[in-house]
Amino acid sequence: MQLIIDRLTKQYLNAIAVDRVSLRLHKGVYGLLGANGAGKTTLMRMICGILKPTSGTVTCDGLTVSSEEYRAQLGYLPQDFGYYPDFTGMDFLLYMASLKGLSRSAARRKSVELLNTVSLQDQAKKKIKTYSGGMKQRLGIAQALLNDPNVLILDEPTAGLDPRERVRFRNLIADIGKNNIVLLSTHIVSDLEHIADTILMMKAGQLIYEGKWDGSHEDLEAFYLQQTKEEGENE
Ligand SMILES: Nc1ncnc2c1ncn2[C@@H]1O[C@H](COP(=O)(O)OP(=O)(O)OP(=O)(O)O)[C@@H](O)[C@H]1O
Repeated sequence: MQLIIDRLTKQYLNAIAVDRVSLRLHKGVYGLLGANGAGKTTLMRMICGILKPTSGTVTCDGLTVSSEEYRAQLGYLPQDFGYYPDFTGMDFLLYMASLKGLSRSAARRKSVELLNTVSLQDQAKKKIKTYSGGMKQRLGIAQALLNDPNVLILDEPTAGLDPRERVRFRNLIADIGKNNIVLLSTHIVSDLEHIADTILMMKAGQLIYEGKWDGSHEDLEAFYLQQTKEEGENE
């Protein structure tokens, strides 16, 4: 499996949000780091086919981002996910499953399975408006997994998770990353330590670093600061 991003660019009237980003992603967990406004969300939305690039292409095993087949193998957790406060967690997953085209029986089976995966089984019948930030985030991750995606895109998935949830999240992502492509963004460097095996860094729309990260040789925070400094002025 290979996701190829080729000179992907998004130009707005007054700003270039993503500037000729090229990447080849294989199975594994990729952590996308960058300050607010670096272009992470714009890049992810183009990878998901929600936002049309100004130029450049995204393909997965030859499938273009606009094809049904590509969408069918994609899971996405947007940054500001619109939950329905009066839905229960279970109803929400069943609803999202129906939007993704799962049959009723498959939707029920998968929703129960995923509520367990994200440890929300005991809150499945409670309304989302009673959920904590971390619980909502876990529900968002569950909905992204409904169609067993080969490509999972998570925009700031660790926001709102407490330390215990963070460990659970890390284990879940590591597991999914064994056989799939997982790309997750954050502006909090420490959120990526022990999660991502490859680190990507963006600054002002450009990809300024791509490399394996085993966590052993250096402090990621210090490395990130050094990279962003070397590539331009301080933030
Ligand atoms: N619709 C838009 N019109 C004009 N400029 C935009 C638009 N969307 C994003 N931008 C600009 O593009 C740049 C990249 O934004 P983007 O949201 O992708 O950054 P980000 O790294 O995801 O930041 P954050 O962590 O705050 O979400 C920013 O300068 C932003 O102001």
